Amino acid sequence: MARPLIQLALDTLDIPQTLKLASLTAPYIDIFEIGTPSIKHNGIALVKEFKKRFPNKLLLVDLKTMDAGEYEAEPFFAAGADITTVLGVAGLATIKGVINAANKHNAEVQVDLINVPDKAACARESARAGAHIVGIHTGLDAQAAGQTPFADLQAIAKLGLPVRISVAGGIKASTAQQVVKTGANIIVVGAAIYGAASPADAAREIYEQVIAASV
Ligand SMILES: O=C(CO)[C@H](O)[C@H](O)COP(=O)(O)O
Repeated sequence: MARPLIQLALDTLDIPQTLKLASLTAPYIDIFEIGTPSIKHNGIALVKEFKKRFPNKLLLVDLKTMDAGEYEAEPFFAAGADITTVLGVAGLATIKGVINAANKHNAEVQVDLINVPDKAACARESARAGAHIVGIHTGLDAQAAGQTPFADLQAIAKLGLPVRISVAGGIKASTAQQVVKTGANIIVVGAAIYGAASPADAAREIYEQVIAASV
């Protein structure tokens, strides 16, 4: 089985801290994600900086686009983003706009199913529209209220859609194997790495769990 990719969500606002975290964890990470708070705070210049410093990594910009899909996403693809995110709740017109922008740059789109009431229907429509990835995502506020992404991951994985599945929402070393076995193709980890005493050790531990679950 192909190993799922590991994505580090960089939600820190401070640029030097963000770049340091990326350097420390790079051996274990496939996709660097410039998180939503960071891209709002730091802007497109950080996309260019990441592409310059980490040319061999995939770069996801977590725009969580809600409207004006093509117009908003296009400059981020032009700046080097390999993947941007659009909200499933934005609706198909916006999703299709981001897909148009991605296709022009040979890049990819992740439809984030956060707070989508009918996730299966949205995932199906997104796949039909040409989205590359659907994201099962329990956001930070929902996590604080005790929610997890595991049941949604299972339900979407069972559909067998022609899209890759990303999972985010409090994933850590102890749950990495479970999400791989359930069918996630991209494992997103934020706080369990950037909040760890040793982010490099935490990233390595998650990498080892993903490898162990992929054999
Ligand atoms: O997109 C996000 C919040 O909206 C986070 O980046 C995502 O949830 C991953 O972080 P964590 O592992 O801490 O949940």
